[in-house]
Amino acid sequence: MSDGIVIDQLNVWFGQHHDRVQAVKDVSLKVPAGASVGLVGESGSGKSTILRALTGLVNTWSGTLEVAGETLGKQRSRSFYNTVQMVFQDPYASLHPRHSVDQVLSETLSLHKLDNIDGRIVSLLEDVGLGRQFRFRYPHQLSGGQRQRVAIARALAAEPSILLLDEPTSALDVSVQAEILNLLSDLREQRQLTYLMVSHNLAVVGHLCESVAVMQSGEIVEMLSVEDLRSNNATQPYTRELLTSSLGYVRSDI
Ligand SMILES: Nc1ncnc2c1ncn2[C@@H]1O[C@H](COP(=O)(O)OP(=O)(O)OP(=O)(O)O)[C@@H](O)[C@H]1O
Repeated sequence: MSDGIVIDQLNVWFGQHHDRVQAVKDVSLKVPAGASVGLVGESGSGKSTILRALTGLVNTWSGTLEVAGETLGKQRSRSFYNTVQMVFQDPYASLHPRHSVDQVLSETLSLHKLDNIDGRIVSLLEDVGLGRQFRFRYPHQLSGGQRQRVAIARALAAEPSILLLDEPTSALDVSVQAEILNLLSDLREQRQLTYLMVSHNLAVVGHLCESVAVMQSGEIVEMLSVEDLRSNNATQPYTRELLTSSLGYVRSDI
């Protein structure tokens, strides 16, 4: 298994001079290989920006980023995407409307120079609980949950060891959210994946993660285990506020 994610003294900013926004401030965080860590906090607290710096979508940052033992610069190599893949919030926006499931997966597999494309497509569809009958469908013929399963299959196509999950269930109907969380949980176990997941929802984090970094105004204000979260053992007032606002969601039975 690879080495997970190490973030040390990460600062990320947007704009210059008077317009400069300091989105992430001195953030240090470790996600050991095989672990699943959640990033929670109010809107605008810098959660997605951390994922974007890791994937190379933002390059105005300083500090140290390490993924699977490799120190990252400002550009990402092709091999980086064999190790790290991202699943986005909105499966409607992340799939091309005129590309069939077959095209989406075969393009990704070809890009990563993988062999046995036919066999891999069938097994990816089975792995995400869709089955081969979905292979030639188009996004408009799929439900939101089915689209997110295709997006997850596409992320897994390159056989990454790390998935960065940006609110992977928040655009879905409540009834479907648990199915996708269970799928992500099973896949993690089967493939020994490492997860770093952004969420507003403490219940979602409680379902999929072992620990949580709480962010406020670009900083990590508290690290908690999910047990501490459930037992209401947060020490920082801000975390307590978050817990109170999602009271009833952080239950031990989720
Ligand atoms: N491309 C950008 N240009 C300028 N400012 C940006 C840009 N992207 C993000 N920001 C700012 O950086 C800060 C952190 O944003 P970020 O999207 O990381 O927060 P977040 O915690 O993920 O919020 P949300 O939960 O709403 O997605 C915010 O103040 C946001 O307005």
